[in-house]
Amino acid sequence: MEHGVLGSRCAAGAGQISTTNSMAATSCGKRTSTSVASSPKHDVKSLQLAANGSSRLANTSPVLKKQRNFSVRSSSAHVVTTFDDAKGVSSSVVEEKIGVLLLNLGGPETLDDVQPFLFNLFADPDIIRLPRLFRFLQRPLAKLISTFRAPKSKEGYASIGGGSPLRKITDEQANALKIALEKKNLHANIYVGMRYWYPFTEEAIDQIKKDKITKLVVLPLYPQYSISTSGSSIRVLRNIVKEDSYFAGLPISIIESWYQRDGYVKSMADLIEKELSAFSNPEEVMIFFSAHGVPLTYVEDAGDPYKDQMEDCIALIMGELRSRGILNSHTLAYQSRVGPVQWLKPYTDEVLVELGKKGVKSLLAVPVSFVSEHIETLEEIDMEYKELALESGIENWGRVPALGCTSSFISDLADAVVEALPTASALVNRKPDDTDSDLDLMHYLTKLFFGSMLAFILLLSPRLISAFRNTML
Ligand SMILES: C=CC1=C(C)c2cc3[nH]c(cc4nc(cc5[nH]c(cc1n2)c(C)c5CCC(=O)O)C(CCC(=O)O)=C4C)c(C)c3C=C
Ligand SMILES: [Fe+2]
Repeated sequence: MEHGVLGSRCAAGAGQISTTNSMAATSCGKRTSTSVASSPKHDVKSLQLAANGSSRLANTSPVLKKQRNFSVRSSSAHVVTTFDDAKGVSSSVVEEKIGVLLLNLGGPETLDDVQPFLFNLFADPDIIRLPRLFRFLQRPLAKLISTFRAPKSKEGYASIGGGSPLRKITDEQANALKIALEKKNLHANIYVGMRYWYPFTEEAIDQIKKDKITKLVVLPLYPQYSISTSGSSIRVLRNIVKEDSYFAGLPISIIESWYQRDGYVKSMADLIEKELSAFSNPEEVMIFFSAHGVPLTYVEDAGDPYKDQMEDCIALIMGELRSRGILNSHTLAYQSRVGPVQWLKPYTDEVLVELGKKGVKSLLAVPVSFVSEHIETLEEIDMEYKELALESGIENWGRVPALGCTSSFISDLADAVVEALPTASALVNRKPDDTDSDLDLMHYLTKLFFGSMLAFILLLSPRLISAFRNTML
């Protein structure tokens, strides 16, 4: 059950998004739509019918009359009609332009991009969390580690066609989301902001400002929150917002995690159910959830909710499957660890070997921390882990594709955006999440010690030194 680099899940509506730096969607203002600022789950359609001008408002339902503010959109100009008990109805013309910023990791598009992409990744203080005193080592360390890792990473990217499919898939998801939102009568510009490669989050932010967006929903394309993924992208966003008066005043709503949404859970269950049916004895198949790992210290010291959210997510998906009468056994393991530190356990490769030893014969791998195909599904799971599983005695192997542009999933993301709009508010006055890595003194000193050891080992490695020299030449 192999999957191509770009499954057909992302073919919807190509060409609908005009991309400046591959991210800005055109504003479609032909139809009349409404947005309501005060109800979390508003029925856009019913309001649209009622809100074609203030003269008709007198005849609308009591529910609508109670609504304090709503805007009526015609082209890009909006008449915001405000009800005031004392003074009656007053109107003013304002621009309302909704933006949705999709945050993702980004990936190298060519083999030459691999080392600089890895440099950006390891230069992120949310990926290599050095104590404040040691932050001056961040970039030299990133240079060393990226240079050291690049050959192995390049092999991986070469084996999936010479680059990451992430940008293409994310653009397709953006396109599909735009269409799904339009079906719900919400016209929005969709922007893609990648953390470590093009189009960078900073480029998307520039475009949002140029387009004079008046309300922004931020949607990281990671179902579960981790300091290392959504957290890192949101930190970049917050830093920009702090420095820029336009963003400081922009109402923003951030959807930090969405694995618990019904639409996501059901879409995952649909995919699993479908792939199970491809086995000759579906009921004997073990469902093997494989999530991207994070270093253990993220969870134990820095309070990353990733592990809890992942376990909760698996319980929800399994609950949905059970409610459909699918009673297969399941397990969760963590993949893609990098470097010498401990990561979340159990490790995918070790569990595969154990399951083989225990006599498990059929296994369905489910990538669960990401919604696009990428190197860790296409190379790590489909090639490395499949080979290991077959060598370990597992005879029947299957893999659930990533959600991509599955319509029920995209439609649910669109619902999440619509539901998030009323909570948009200026970010600057909100208390930022505490993601500082400095804990108590003991932790600090331990980190200092291990940080120095790591730097010392890396600097003394002859292979690294020569690799480093070569790239500097
Ligand atoms: C939920 C998803 C992810 C988490 C959590 C995450 C944490 C994390 N990752 C690294 C190191 C690397 N990640 C790499 C690629 C990569 N990571 C994710 C997702 C999560 N990472 C994705 C989707 C991708 C693939 C992008 C693509 O190009 O297709 C890489 C590069 C590839 C490689 O060399 O293996 C590295 C390195 C760390 C250290 C970390 C947590 C601290
Ligand atoms: Fe990663």
